[in-house]
Amino acid sequence: MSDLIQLEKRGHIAVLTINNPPANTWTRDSLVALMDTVRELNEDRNIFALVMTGQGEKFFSAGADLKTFADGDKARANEMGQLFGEAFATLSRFRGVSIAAVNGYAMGGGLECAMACDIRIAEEHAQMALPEASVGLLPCAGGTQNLPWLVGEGWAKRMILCGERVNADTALRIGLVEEVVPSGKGLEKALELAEMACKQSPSSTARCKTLVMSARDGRSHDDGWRMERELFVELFSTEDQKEGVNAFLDKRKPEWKNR
Ligand SMILES: C/C=C/C(=O)SCCNC(=O)CCNC(=O)[C@H](O)C(C)(C)COP(=O)(O)OP(=O)(O)OC[C@H]1O[C@@H](n2cnc3c(N)ncnc32)[C@H](O)[C@@H]1OP(=O)(O)O
Repeated sequence: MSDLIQLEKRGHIAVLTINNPPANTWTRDSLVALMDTVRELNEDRNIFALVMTGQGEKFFSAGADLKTFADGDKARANEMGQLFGEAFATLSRFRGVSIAAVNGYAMGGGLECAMACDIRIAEEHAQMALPEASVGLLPCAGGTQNLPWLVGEGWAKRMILCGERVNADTALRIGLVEEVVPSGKGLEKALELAEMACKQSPSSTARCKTLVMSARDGRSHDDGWRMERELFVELFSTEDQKEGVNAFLDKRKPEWKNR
């Protein structure tokens, strides 16, 4: 598999590192590598969580490699737009829990990647922006959809229409990240949270994630509650449901099977 996305498995956690120096930009090959890696992880019953980070200390990811768009080729724009959408949709639908350790600049497609994860931890030197309009482009990897959902329309418009770049503290204040940690500690914190997630039943968290994400789809209140009940009952055909309840009653730690 390509080295553009490095994969390291630590117990039930997969650490994915965007590895395209100097700025960890996204190219056709790195997007395909991300997609392939997440699909492979979806098949691995031993993986319950993933952490995304960037190689080095300066860049989580500076977004799309702008060299790709220099010649104004519309067919390539179409191909890249589709790939960006497909890759980050695949990431956002990862079966387990995903956490971005934003360890530096997360710009454009870099921030869109972090927003495709369930939880974001930022190192204190991190900076985040959707600066596509400043280079004559627009966000095409979920940015215009996910950012307003996370931070509200006002801040989303400040960042998308005015190109405002936010530091880690502002990102925390507006709800773009969930925690700020000292520089160099992002991966450690993300792994700590991932370990917590791995103590939950993966059969439960997968369904909970589907439910939480479905709330974005403009579903009616009644439909959302009905879906909760359906997935609750569906859990009773999993081994993890029986293991979880019986482990509690037996006063022992559950051993999740992810099925
Ligand atoms: C669907 C998705 C769309 C998109 O994502 S569009 C792209 C959106 N991203 C951007 O517009 C960010 C562009 N990059 C920057 O603005 C700056 O970088 C930073 C503010 C993030 C950092 O600035 P500084 O500290 O001065 O670093 P540096 O010298 O600019 O970057 C180091 C090397 O990395 C290259 N680089 C950075 N970002 C990109 C990029 N997005 N595409 C291609 N190359 C990039 C630079 O050119 C340079 O290279 P060299 O050392 O050869 O001069």
